[in-house]
Amino acid sequence: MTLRLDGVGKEFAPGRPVLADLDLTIAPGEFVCVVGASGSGKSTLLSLIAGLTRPTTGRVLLDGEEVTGPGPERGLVFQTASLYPWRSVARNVAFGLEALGLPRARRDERVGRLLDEVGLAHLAGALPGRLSGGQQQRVAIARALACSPRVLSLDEPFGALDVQTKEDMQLFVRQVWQEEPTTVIMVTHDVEEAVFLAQRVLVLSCDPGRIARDLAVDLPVERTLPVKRSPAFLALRAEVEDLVRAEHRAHQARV
Ligand SMILES: Nc1ncnc2c1ncn2[C@@H]1O[C@H](COP(=O)(O)OP(=O)(O)OP(=O)(O)O)[C@@H](O)[C@H]1O
Repeated sequence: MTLRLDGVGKEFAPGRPVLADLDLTIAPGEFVCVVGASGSGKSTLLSLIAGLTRPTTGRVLLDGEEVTGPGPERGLVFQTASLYPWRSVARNVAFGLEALGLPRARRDERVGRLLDEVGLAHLAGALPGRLSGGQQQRVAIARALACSPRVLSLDEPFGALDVQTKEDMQLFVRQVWQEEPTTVIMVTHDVEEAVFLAQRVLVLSCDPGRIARDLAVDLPVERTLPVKRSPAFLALRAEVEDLVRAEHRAHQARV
């Protein structure tokens, strides 16, 4: 599914654009990370793609069809897992499939496969309160994947996790992306994470948010942790960090 933003701008208050002039095409199955200073409009961009808010100008298009609201072909995961505390892990993952009216047997089969994929089959009957933060995010990702979204948006999904769990989750999300036929668009503050995960990194400028740079990540498809120490990785990471810093300073100078 091709995602296209065509001259997209967003204002929450008249005359105060948060995002402006976004022209962007994301091909089916791409993994794109979005970085930028706080307040540059990264979460707003994901809300527009998810159809939770409408652009003030321009259009968001999926395979040429205008996005006018949320849809099962677009999954969204936030920084905190927001699981239903009274539903078991399996029933959290099943939520969207129940809403779609999928027959019980097919639902159970899909939920079982996803729980295997995220390594949580042994906790299928547990309530979310018993799970660690990383496990809860795995459930949230499995829940978002349940309806086979063609676009999966992740908003700082590992921002609240400790460093070790975060690295495990980075490897996990790359693996999920390689196994599931979905485009991934992920917002993160962590430039190292963005360069490690993505095929393409978008750097947003501030006030209003525009695409300041669109960088291809030319690293091996198999991203193991030692990649983070390779010269190519370190050079790209430094380049993106410099861009984010420059955009932040330019913004500070204007206010
Ligand atoms: N629903 C809303 N109503 C009014 N203003 C909003 C709304 N959502 C976001 N904004 C404003 O839009 C701007 C961009 O917010 P957004 O959360 O998209 O930025 P961000 O880059 O994701 O920030 P952060 O990195 O701090 O999470 C901010 O000034 C914010 O206050």
